[in-house]
Amino acid sequence: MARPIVISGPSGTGKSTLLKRLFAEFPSKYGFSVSNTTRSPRPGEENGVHYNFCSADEFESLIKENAFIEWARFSGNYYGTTIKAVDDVSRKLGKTCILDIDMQGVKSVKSTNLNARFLFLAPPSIEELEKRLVNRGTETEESIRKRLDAAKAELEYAETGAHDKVIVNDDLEKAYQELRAFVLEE
Ligand SMILES: Nc1ncnc2c1ncn2[C@@H]1O[C@H](COP(=O)(O)OP(=O)(O)OP(=O)(O)O)[C@@H](O)[C@H]1O
Repeated sequence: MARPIVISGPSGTGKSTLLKRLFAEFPSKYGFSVSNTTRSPRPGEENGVHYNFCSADEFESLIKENAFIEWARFSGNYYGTTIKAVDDVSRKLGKTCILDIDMQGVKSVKSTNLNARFLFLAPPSIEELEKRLVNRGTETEESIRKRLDAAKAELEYAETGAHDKVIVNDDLEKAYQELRAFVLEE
């Protein structure tokens, strides 16, 4: 069975950019897990495809059962990734599940029996990371400051050797080739 791959790294390092390219190159080999949410489906959203839609009671029971790798509450709704959803990607779809999560999520996956492989994507420097977040144009000043604080904690955690591989995303092409080699290793 394909081992899940966990990719983490500071916000703005380039995880989505690199994963988008990986999914485009290998459309049937890799998949994302389906998250649970208590928000209502939007038109066109299918249960089990876009999200696993559930009630707040169901979600809270899952929290109590430690079913989640990570969960959060945004504007009154719960969102989370269950261990089962990750397992389903390999068991039901026969794909390698890729998780893009933060440090807390990494620690949580480590405490499960998912037997994942861990990849850390690092920015060339904090200054360059700040530039990328500013240029992306998606964050307020306050949000950028929070992300840079979190980045420092992520980088310290990576220094403890918690990951199987660390890639510095300086030159995008070089970083992609390294990521590609890591994910294809299995
Ligand atoms: N090697 C690179 N050199 C320069 N810019 C890059 C590089 N890789 C990505 N970027 C740019 O940096 C910005 C952040 O990238 P991206 O959104 O992929 O980060 P992310 O790690 O997925 O962030 P988040 O965790 O917030 O989703 C984007 O504008 C992207 O185009």
